Amino acid sequence: MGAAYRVASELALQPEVDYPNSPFFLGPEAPCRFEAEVFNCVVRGEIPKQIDGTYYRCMPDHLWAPLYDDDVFINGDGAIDAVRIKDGHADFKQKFVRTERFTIERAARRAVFGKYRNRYTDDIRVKHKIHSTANTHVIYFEKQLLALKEDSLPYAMNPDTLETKGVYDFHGQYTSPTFTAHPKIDPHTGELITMGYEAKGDMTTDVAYFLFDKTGKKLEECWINTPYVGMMHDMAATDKWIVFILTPLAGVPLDLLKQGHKHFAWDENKPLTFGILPRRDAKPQDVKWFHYKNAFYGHSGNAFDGEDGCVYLDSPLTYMNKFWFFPPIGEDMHRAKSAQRPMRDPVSHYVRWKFDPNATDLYVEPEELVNVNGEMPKVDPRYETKPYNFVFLAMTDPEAEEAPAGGIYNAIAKCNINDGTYEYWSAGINIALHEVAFVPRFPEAPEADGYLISVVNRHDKLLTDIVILDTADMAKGPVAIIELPFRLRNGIHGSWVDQEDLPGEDFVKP
Ligand SMILES: C=Cc1ccc(O)c(OC)c1
Ligand SMILES: [Fe+2]
Repeated sequence: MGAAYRVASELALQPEVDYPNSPFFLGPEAPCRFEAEVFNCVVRGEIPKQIDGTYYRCMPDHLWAPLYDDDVFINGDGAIDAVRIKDGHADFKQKFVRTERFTIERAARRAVFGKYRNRYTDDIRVKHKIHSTANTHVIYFEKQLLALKEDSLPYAMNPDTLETKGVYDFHGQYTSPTFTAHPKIDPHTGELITMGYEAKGDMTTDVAYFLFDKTGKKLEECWINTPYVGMMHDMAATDKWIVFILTPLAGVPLDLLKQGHKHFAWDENKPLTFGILPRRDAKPQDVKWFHYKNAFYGHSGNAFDGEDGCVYLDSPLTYMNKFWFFPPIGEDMHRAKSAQRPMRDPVSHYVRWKFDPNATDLYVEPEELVNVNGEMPKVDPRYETKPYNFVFLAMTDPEAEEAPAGGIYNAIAKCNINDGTYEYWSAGINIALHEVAFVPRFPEAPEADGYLISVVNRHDKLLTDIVILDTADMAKGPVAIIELPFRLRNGIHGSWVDQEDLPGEDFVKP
C-alpha cells in the first residue's frame, strides 16, 4: 500500500479473522468487532431540547470469520447500539448481545456455528444449542429490551446497561421455538402481538400466533398452517385482525438443508401470500389466505380496519428478489435472474393491500399509494394498527444520477399516502442510510410532526454519523449530527424509547 508503512513481508491474517472476500465483509462493511462507550459525543448543530430518551438499533457484526465463504450478512452477531439523548447532548454505547453462540464462540476464539439457520452445517457439538444471533430488531416491552432473531426466542437485556439477562419466554407462556423479529405493540392497549413460524421445526408449515397484555400475560395462542414454507419476516395487526405475510423465499426441502444448502431459496413459482386471522378469540379454522403474484415483500408500513369490514395493509412492494443471496435452488447468487431489476415496473413502490374476510376470489392486486423506491417503512407509532396519513421510508434518491454505493438507501422521505406526494432529504452518493426512528415533537403533536433519527455510514470517511431531522422541513437535512469517532456497519431495525418509560439507571457510569 502506501510507502510510509513498511513491513518486511505480506503477513497472513489469523484464520479466525480471515473473512471471505465478499462485499458483506469488505471496506465499509468490514466487521467492527468492538464494544464502545462515548460520553458526550461530538455534536454539530443543535439537538432539540425536547428529545429525551434512547434510540436503540440492532447491527449484525460477524465477530468471527464464518465457517462458510457464502455466509450472509444477516448471520452476523447482534450488536446493540444505543444513543441516549438528553438536554441537547448524546451519549453512545455499543454492546454485543450475550447469546449462547456469542459465549461459545468467544471461548473457542473462532466460529463454531455454521450457515444461517442451518444446524446441519454447525460443529456437531453445538447443533442443539440456541442459534439466535439477536441481530434483527430490538424492541421495548415490560421495561426490558428484547433483542430479536426470527429463528429463536428473544434475548432480554437491561435497557440502561445493555447487559444481557438471558432468553425470554414470557415466563413459560410462549410455546413456540421461534419468535418473529417484527412483533407489534398496540399503542392504545400496550398489548404485544407476535408469532413464530417454522414453529414445529425446520421447514414445518406451522405458525403460532400469540397476544400478550401489557403486563406480559398471555391472552391468545393459536396454531395455524401456511400453504407453503417460506420466510415470514414481518407481520401486521389491526384492532381486529392479524396479517401473516408469506414470501416466495421458500424453505428448501429438508434433505437439501441436511446436505448443507442455504435455508431459503427464491421460488419463482410461488406467490406472495397473505393470511388474515382474528386478533381475539382466534381459531385455527378462521385463517383465510390470499395471494398475489411472485413478488418480494420486506416490511409492513401499517394496517387498519376499514369501515367496510375489510383489512387494509400498506407496504413497499418489490418486483425483484432483494434477498439475492438466497437465489433459486441451483442458481448462482451473483447471476440469479430473480434478482434483476424489472424492465418496466418500478423496482419498489408503496402500496395498499385490501383483504375482504368474505371474499371468494382470493387473488389480491395492490393499489399504489406512493411511487418511491424505498423500504424500511416507519409510521408514527401512535397510529400503528389505525388509519393514518404519513409513512417515512429509506429510499434511493430519485434525482441522483448515480445509485448509492452497494444498492442501498441514500435518502429519507416523508410520504403523504393520501395524495402520493413526498418530501425528502438526500444525503449524497458515498453513504449508506438506514431505517429511521420517529420522536413526536411533544406528546400531543400532530401525526408525523417531530424528529427522525437515523444512522449514516460515510463511505467517504469510513466513519458513522447519527443524524436528527425535523419532519417539518425534510429537505433542509439534519438539524443535528452526532459524529461517532468510528465506523459502524449497516444496521437492521431500531426503536425509540422515551426517558419516562425507562428504568432510569446510569447509562454511562462515571
Ligand atoms: C431485513 C430482513 C431480515 C430478514 C431475516 C433476517 O434473519 C434478518 O436478519 C438480520 C433480516
Ligand atoms: Fe425486518
